[in-house]
Amino acid sequence: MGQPVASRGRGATPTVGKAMLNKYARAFFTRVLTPFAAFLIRRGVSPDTVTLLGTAGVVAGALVFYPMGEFFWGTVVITLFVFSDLVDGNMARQLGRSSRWGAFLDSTLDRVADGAIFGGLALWYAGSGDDTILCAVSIFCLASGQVVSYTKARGEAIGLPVAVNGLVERAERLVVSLVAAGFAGLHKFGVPGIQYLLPVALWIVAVGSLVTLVQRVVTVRREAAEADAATEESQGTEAAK
Ligand SMILES: CCCCCCCC/C=C\CCCCCCCC(=O)OC[C@H](COP(=O)(O)O[C@@H]1[C@H](O)[C@H](OP(=O)(O)O)[C@@H](O)[C@H](O)[C@H]1O)OC(=O)CCCCCCC/C=C\CCCCCCCC
Ligand SMILES: Nc1ccn([C@@H]2O[C@H](COP(=O)(O)O)[C@@H](O)[C@H]2O)c(=O)n1
Ligand SMILES: [Mg+2]
Ligand SMILES: [Mg+2]
Repeated sequence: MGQPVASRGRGATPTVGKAMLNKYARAFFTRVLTPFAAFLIRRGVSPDTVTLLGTAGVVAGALVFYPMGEFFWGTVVITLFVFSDLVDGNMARQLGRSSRWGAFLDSTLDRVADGAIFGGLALWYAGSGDDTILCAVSIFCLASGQVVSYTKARGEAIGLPVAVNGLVERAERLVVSLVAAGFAGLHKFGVPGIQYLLPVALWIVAVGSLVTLVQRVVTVRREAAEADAATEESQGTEAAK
């Protein structure tokens, strides 16, 4: 199998602005999760099943617990399932079965999971959380995260390397939001003051996503201009022959 379409271009041009977690944490979690991935393979579980069940668990955790303000239990459930996103690819690679379909399913269901997490938070602030501004910030996190991912997918689809990941990738969005939500949930267990972590995290993710969006759009604009200029030059050379 050649390089999956979803990651095409990553090897061609060195990627600048590689986000911290993808750079440092992925290797660590790959080592930690490889035995578990191997165990699932031995039990006959497929990578697609892990992708689907993992997403279902994240969606259930986010949409059942977060709208009720149960941030601790919601985060515990989401955390249990969100690592499936690292396990599925690990299984596919161990099996030598990394596929275009798998890449598509993985990325598409990432968007579903992210939508549920920030949607669940928005529902809380729109309801009993009663905070219009934080509801709007949650919706902004949801929408900007999806657009950030889209810039890379669309850029790669039109044949550009999109050689930038930017400040805040998906892993950063998730870690910042989930760690804050988990700790903020401890307020219900009597820990004072800690509930403010979640609003702070949402603002950080919102601003970080906006910066990342600008970084990616600027990169795609430059790469597109370079690619178009190269095409025009080669057409001019052809016409001159
Ligand atoms: C006392 C309070 C207790 C609270 C309960 C527990 C709290 C635990 C809190 C948080 C845990 C958060 C874990 C989040 C793990 C995220 C793992 C993950 O899914 O990473 C996915 C990411 C990307 O994978 P893909 O290549 O499959 O996805 C691509 C990506 O989506 C692209 O999007 P873009 O970036 O462009 O926006 C798409 O373009 C592309 O299509 C798509 O394919 O994987 C990585 O990046 C790898 C790195 C993973 C790093 C995980 C770090 C976890 C770090 C710490 C967790 C532990 C924190 C402990 C807190 C303790 C609190 C007590
Ligand atoms: N069901 C799946 C899921 C993933 N893949 C492959 O893994 C890549 C993603 O790796 P992660 O470590 O980020 O999960 C993806 O691009 C596919 O190549 C798969 O084949 N089947
Ligand atoms: Mg995955
Ligand atoms: Mg994924």
